[in-house]
This record gives sequence, structure tokens and C-alpha cells, in this order.
Amino acid sequence: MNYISTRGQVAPKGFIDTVLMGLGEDGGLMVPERIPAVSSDTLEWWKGLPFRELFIEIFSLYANDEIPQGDLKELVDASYATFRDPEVTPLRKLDDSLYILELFHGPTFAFKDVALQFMGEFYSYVSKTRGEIIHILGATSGDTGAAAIQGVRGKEGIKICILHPHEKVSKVQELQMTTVHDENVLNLSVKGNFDDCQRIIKELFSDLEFKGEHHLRAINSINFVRILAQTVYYFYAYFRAAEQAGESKKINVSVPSGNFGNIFSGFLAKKMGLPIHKLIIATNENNILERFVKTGEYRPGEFRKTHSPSMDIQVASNFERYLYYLLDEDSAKVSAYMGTLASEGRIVVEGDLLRRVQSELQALGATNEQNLELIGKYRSETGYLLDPHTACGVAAYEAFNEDGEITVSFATAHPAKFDEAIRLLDIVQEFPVEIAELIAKEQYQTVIENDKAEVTRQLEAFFAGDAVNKA
Ligand SMILES: Cc1ncc(COP(=O)(O)O)c(C=O)c1O
Ligand SMILES: N[C@@H](CCOP(=O)(O)O)C(=O)O
Repeated sequence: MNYISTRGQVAPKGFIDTVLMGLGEDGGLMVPERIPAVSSDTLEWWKGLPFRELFIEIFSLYANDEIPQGDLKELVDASYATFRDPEVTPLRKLDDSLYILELFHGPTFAFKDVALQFMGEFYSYVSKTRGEIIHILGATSGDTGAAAIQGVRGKEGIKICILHPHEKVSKVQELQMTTVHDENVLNLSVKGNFDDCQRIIKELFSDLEFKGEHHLRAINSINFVRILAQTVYYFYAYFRAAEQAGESKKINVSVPSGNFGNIFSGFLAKKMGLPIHKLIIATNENNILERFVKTGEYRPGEFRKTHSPSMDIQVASNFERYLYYLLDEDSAKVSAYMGTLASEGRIVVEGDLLRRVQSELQALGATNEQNLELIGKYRSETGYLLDPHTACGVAAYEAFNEDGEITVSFATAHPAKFDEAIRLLDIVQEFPVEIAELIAKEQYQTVIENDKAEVTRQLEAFFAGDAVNKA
């Protein structure tokens, strides 16, 4: 299997080279040349597999034997040994039509651990076996950064620099990133929002000379391996839900989405043959994806600070991958649309294309008010405490689940990460010990202006061995 760019200007690459490239060298996103189809016999077999074995089966369809099976098994075992639940992503029933897939049992209590624990092991493997220098550059609204740092901290041959928006992540997210004092970690706190951080890193990845000279690697969902690792829990969730609710039910998934990475993994799983009924996008007041699905217009709007800060995103990175499939894999058309987005600040799909979007996706942007109301309601009715991102998913379940259907709503973070919102409801939650003990630790980060040149200077010094986080 080779990988190509959504914009068609990158010569086909193998799996490991694709991961190392991250963002396509033509500014597009890497996708498989063809999506492997999974037969009903295979699905029947897979439904009996535990999470780790399922991961190996799915991964092997994409990785061309570039990692020998024994090595892959070791990587997967090491990745999920850090999870607190033996099932990795267990499914809980909340009522007859609502199931919650808990994706927060990894080291940093958010769904990002599922892919990023693996990526940490993977980069370390590639560094050892191919002698590659791995200098990771990432942008985060809070969870990707914490999970990526946790995945590679202290690992030989790897350095990581993460940009997060200054004072726009939750206190726990900030502590998870900045209390790490390993020499291979640099936290830049940028006086801007997540979109600024993402724009800066994409510009740096697009500067091929700089990227090559400094061996820049991506951990965000622009990297196809992130998407791939996330498809595993869609399969796992579907199988567990069918087992618990009965095969006759139509199974929807409701997915908190910001950068379109989480939902795109579901889109890929469905294209592979997983019979998900409705793919529901759940967002907050930064509702660009909801507006797109409802009207066909994709137009980044004004940034809103919400109770679910990890989804405070206007420019959804993986939207381009979806556009590629919507436009029947026509990279010239994708380039034209992305050109229009850059020059006019919006793109529009109409007619049959819009009808297709609406048949493939449902979307809801929950307001801050709805969000808190739902957290309170589910707490008092079921005893279950939703984090504010998960609550967006549950709001979308309530909007779209119909008779004869069940919905698996993804719990993408533990509520302890977002106590700022939970406290507004006068709910006092007990913090897991791993989170409680962060509070006494010293923080290390460098606060900088929202300026690409400043980031460049920091990176050059860090990679040269000069800069470390300032306490
Ligand atoms: C807790 C949480 N939920 C949901 C999301 C949305 O995921 P994605 O950006 O991959 O769509 C994020 C990050 O964006 C997140 O951190
Ligand atoms: N919510 C994310 C935003 C970055 O998304 P990614 O999936 O592209 O890494 C975060 O927590 O940083």
C-alpha cells in the first residue's frame, strides 16, 4: 500500500516514510492510495478480538509489513500497558439507547492517549531501527500536547516541542504538559489561540528546507498514523455495542470533534466496511463543522472560548481529507477548493455534493448552556459525570438518535481534566491521584508572542541543545 497527498503532488510513499513526512510536502494531507475493504467474514472474526489484537489486524492492512509482526506486537503491548483498564476502551451502558465508549483510561486521561502512546513507541522504534532523528513539533488545544509529551518524554533520539494557546487550556491540561521537566521536552505557551498555534506549525512544516534541516515530525492528526490508530476504537465500540444491544439494532456513533481527526477515523472505518449507521459530529459553539453539514458553507468564524476548550477550533485540519473523498479523490479539485479557502476565507458545496454530505454526516454544535445542563442532568439521573466534550457528544445523541437505533457516544476525556466547568454546577469531584499530585509540582514553559519567527528561534535553540523550558 502506498500513500499519496490529497493535493496530488507527492510521489507515492510507503507507510513509515508517510509517517515521517507528516504533512504532505505539497501542503496536502497523506491518504492511502486505496482504502482496504474488510469483508463480512473478517468482521465476524474481528468481533471476537481483544483491543490489542484488533489493533494489529487493522494496522497490518496499512503498514505493508514494514514492521515485522513480532515487533509490532511488542509496540502495541508497550503502548497499552500504560492504560488503567484492561479493555483499553471499555463500553458502558447508560440507558437502552445510549452507550458511552470511555476513551480516557490512558496516562493523560483523554482519548489522544490511544493513538499517541502508540506513536511514542513507534517513533522510538523508527529512531532505533532506521537511525532517524525525530524532532516532534505539535500544536495543541490541551490534550494532544499532554498525550504526546507523555508518549515520548525521556525517550532517546527524540525531542518534542509543543505549542499551546496561553491561558486557553484547562489548569490540569497545562499542568500535565508543563510539569514535565525532561530535557527532550519544550513547551511554548503562545499568546494566541489554538488556530494560531496550528497555523504556525503548518507553515513551518511547509518550509521544506527548515523541515528537512531540523528533522521535523508531526504528532497531530495531520499525520495519517494518528487517524489509523483511532479507527481501532470504532471497530471495538461497534462490536461491543452489537454484543450488548443485539445485532438487530442500528448503531450510531456520536463523536466530539474539533480538528475533524476523531470523526475522520470513523469515516475511514465506515469506508472500510464497518456498518456504522449514523456518523454524528458533536461540536461546541465553535460550530464550523455543524454549519458546513447544514448549509454546505465551510467558513472559519470567530473564535469562542467554551467549557470544552479542547474543541475551541475554527480551522479543522482533517476537513481536507473528507473533502478529498467527497470530491471522488480528485486532487486537482481539492487543490482548487483549498486555494479558494485560502484566498476567499470560505468554500461552499451545493446540490448533489451537499446532499451527499448530509447523507454521510450529522452535526450539532452544543451551546455552553446546553453543555452544563446535560452534565447536570446525566449526573442526577444516572450518576455518571460527563466531561464537557463528552457532553457535546451526548447532546448530539439526543438530537439524532431515533427509534430502533442505539448510539455509542464517545467519552473523550475524564471530567477531572475540566473541573473549571464541573465546578460551575457545584459538583465536587474526586480527582484521580495522578491528577491530584500534579498540583504541587513546578511548571516549566516559555511564554511567547503569537509569532512564527519567535517559534523558529526557540526551535533552533532547542534542537541545537541550548533551550529548555523556563520555570
Ligand atoms: C477531549 C477532546 N474531545 C474531542 C476532541 C476533538 O477531537 P478532534 O480534534 O480529533 O476532532 C478533542 C481535540 O480536539 C479533545 O481533546
Ligand atoms: N483537541 C486537540 C487539537 C489538536 O488536534 P489533533 O487531533 O490534530 O492533534 C488537542 O487536544 O490538542
